[in-house]
Amino acid sequence: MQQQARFINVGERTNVTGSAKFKKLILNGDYEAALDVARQQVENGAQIIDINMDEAMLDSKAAMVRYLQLLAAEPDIARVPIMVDSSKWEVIEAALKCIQGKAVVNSISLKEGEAPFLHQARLLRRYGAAVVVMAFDESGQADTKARKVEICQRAYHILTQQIGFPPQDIIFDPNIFAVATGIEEHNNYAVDFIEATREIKRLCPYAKISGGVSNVSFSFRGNDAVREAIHSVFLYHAIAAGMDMGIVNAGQLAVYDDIPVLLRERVEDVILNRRDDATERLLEIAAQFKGDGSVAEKADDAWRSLPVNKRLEHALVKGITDFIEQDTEDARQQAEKPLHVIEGPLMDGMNVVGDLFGEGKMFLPQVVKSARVMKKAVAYLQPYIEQDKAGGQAQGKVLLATVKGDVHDIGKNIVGVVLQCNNFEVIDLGVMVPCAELLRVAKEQNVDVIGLSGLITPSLDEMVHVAKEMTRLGYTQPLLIGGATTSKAHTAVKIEPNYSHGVVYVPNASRSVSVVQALIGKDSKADYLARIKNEYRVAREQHARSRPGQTLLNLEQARANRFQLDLSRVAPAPKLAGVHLWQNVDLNVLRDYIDWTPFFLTWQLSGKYPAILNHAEVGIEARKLFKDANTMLDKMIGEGHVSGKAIFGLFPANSDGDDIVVYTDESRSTEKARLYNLRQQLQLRNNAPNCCLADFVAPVDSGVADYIGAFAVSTGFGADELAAEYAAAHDDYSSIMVKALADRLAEALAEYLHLKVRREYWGYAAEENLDNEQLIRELYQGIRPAPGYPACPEHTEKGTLWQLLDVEAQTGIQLTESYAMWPGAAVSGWYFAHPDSKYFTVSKIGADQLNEYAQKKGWNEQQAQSWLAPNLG
Ligand SMILES: C[S@@+](CC[C@H](N)C(=O)[O-])C[C@H]1O[C@@H](n2cnc3c(N)ncnc32)[C@H](O)[C@@H]1O
Repeated sequence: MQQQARFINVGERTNVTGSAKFKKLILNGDYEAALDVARQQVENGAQIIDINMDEAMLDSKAAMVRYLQLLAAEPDIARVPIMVDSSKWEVIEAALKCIQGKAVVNSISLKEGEAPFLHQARLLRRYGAAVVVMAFDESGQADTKARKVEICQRAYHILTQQIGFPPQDIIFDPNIFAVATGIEEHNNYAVDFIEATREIKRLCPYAKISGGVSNVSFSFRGNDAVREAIHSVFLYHAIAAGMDMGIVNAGQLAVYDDIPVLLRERVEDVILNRRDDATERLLEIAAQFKGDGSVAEKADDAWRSLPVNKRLEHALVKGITDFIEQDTEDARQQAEKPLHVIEGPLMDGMNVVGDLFGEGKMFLPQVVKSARVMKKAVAYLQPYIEQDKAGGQAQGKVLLATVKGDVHDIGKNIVGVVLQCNNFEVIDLGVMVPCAELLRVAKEQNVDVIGLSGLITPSLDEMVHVAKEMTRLGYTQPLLIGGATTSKAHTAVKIEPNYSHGVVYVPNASRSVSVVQALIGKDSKADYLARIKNEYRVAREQHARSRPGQTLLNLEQARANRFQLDLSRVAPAPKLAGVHLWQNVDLNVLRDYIDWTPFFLTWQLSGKYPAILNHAEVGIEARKLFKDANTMLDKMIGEGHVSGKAIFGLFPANSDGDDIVVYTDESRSTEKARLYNLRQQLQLRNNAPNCCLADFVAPVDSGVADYIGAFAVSTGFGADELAAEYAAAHDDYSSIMVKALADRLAEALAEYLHLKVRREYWGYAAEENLDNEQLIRELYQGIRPAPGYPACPEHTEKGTLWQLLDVEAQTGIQLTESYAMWPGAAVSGWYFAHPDSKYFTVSKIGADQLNEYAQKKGWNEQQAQSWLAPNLG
């Protein structure tokens, strides 16, 4: 199940031994361009980046440290874990000292015996790092299945039993070697790896398996089409055997099912060592596939002459609604009862969809389109079924809701669709659902599972509240947790201890199916919950172990180490100060400012736009999705379904300690508003400044006139209604599409407005001329931090922004009790113009700052604990 979805790509380009380009950049000291290599990998879908500086001409340790320090300042790259790759222990240790989040070390082994292995593992454990263990021992590198299994099992026992190394932090690399080399002994290397993987996973619970995938195709250097096919076929089988992650160029993987049949068969013969002449037979045809080995999709209506059941299956798999009512009617006439059409051909077709998705052969947008076909067919049959008075039998009932105070529902809606595709009955209560309401429905409807979703941090607290209420009122259904700010760690630490009947974090829609299946199966439920319980216990223990290098300064010390603003470079006075309102933004203008990459991510297609449109694996689907999106944008904008509003203001301001004072006018005698900010308190590497947003505004006692801006925009007006219309017409695909596009337009409006402010309204960058890619990379002067984000994580400050600009009365954009913006397609924030202003993460704060901040806000202890929960650890 979910093979591709679970597999973790480790980016391989930031490796001086593997990439000539990267090596050259590092040797030339061009670290900026070297950072771009990391960024591209992340954008292309790498979920971990492997960094290797082992090069004779380099001071590897200094290069590693410098690169990591620069990386840490790039939030878009620093969000993915780093794999420190070095054969030198001093490089690894130096790297671990600079990495803040969880690191993976690549690698240690038993090559020099047990004593150094244990010594290194102990140190790694102290850093909380995960480790790649090579299948290498005193007598050499393992090449057969038996040796691979023996070494890994031995290492596992040593690590887990002698020093209590967390098994989930052990990653085995059982060595991928080249096949088809012409040497007979190499023919079984891929099988050895695949079979060893299966066995190691069985013998070493929780451990993971990784490997350098490109090695396997080494003998086909120069023929990328064949190499890609080899990687794809190898991964297809290795992932099925349990391989969890791999060092692989994600942008260069063929889709297993798209590999021409002849090539696939011959590659499979080689990988699975199915015949003695496999290598020769692959060589025979390899030249034909040099260049582009892909197959084009042809429009084909031959399926219309298939029997009706097959037509329904085809329509479901391909997501075609054109003939669905006609075909459903044909099927109904042939069936004994209308319900049998659902239980028979339609469910059979959906099972095919479910299997293909599970095997990574279909992508999310296709599945949502299949669901649309299914829903239309079911809707057509409904009146006949009602006449018949017979209800269908779903696998189980799932209640979904976005919690009180939160309005975000794209992810939840996708989960709902995917579950329905798998024959679960879904009761979706929508957004802003109070706890009492959702528990009432859960009881009345006797649901099997309850799923909570939320995007903003206050929702996390609401989820804790729901868990406590379920305990107090004696509920027994398992509770699922999902949404952008939720995490396994938060679920394990904060929610699970409050409810004993199962709390499971669900990272994405694809995963929801297997989780719900496990929870509904009478035989699987207890085992599954016991396993999750254990996993979360381990996660809690890990969380509790304090991380080295995470010293908390007291507030006074942190303030003494504030960011020092260069007062000679404070931006000039705004050209057009005061408040401005755009009542009806031209949405066509915004189309050029859309950042499409997050749109594809919403649909679980990862890769950077525009490269994703030609991506070997997801390109075809990405192109279709992009076309559908543009058609929908034409409709949303052209037919006036959606409108955009923006309000913004530029005001005289100065900082006063950690506060920012906004003045009514240039005399700076009357306070119009006071913005409260949090300051970083963790001791940072190299004593880097402990930042607070106030540091980027000239202090009141400096005598320097400075300014701040505020803005709120939304393109959600009309969008929710249009999405609801589509949902009512059983078209979730279009409904989700509208919401995702409204979000994109809102971000584009924020980008466009910021540009106009820099160039015209404030005018400090009148000459700026950046293209959209440069805007997305934020290469301009100044920032627009948004309350709820890491530099200003406390959401209630949006209240001040709303008052300052009179946002609700002027635009209709409202704040919920959790300070989520309504409509959901909205963005708000502050403008800072100083060239040194930058995004940072406040992270953990101390009790001193908590108390002082609470006092300023007039909060009692419980309110302070609740609003600042994400920063209290
Ligand atoms: C979430 S992305 C949105 C832009 C992206 N191009 C898109 O279309 O989705 C970047 C925005 O998030 C906010 N942001 C990112 N990091 C932040 C931080 N550390 N503190 C405050 N706000 C931050 C800023 O408002 C920034 O402009």
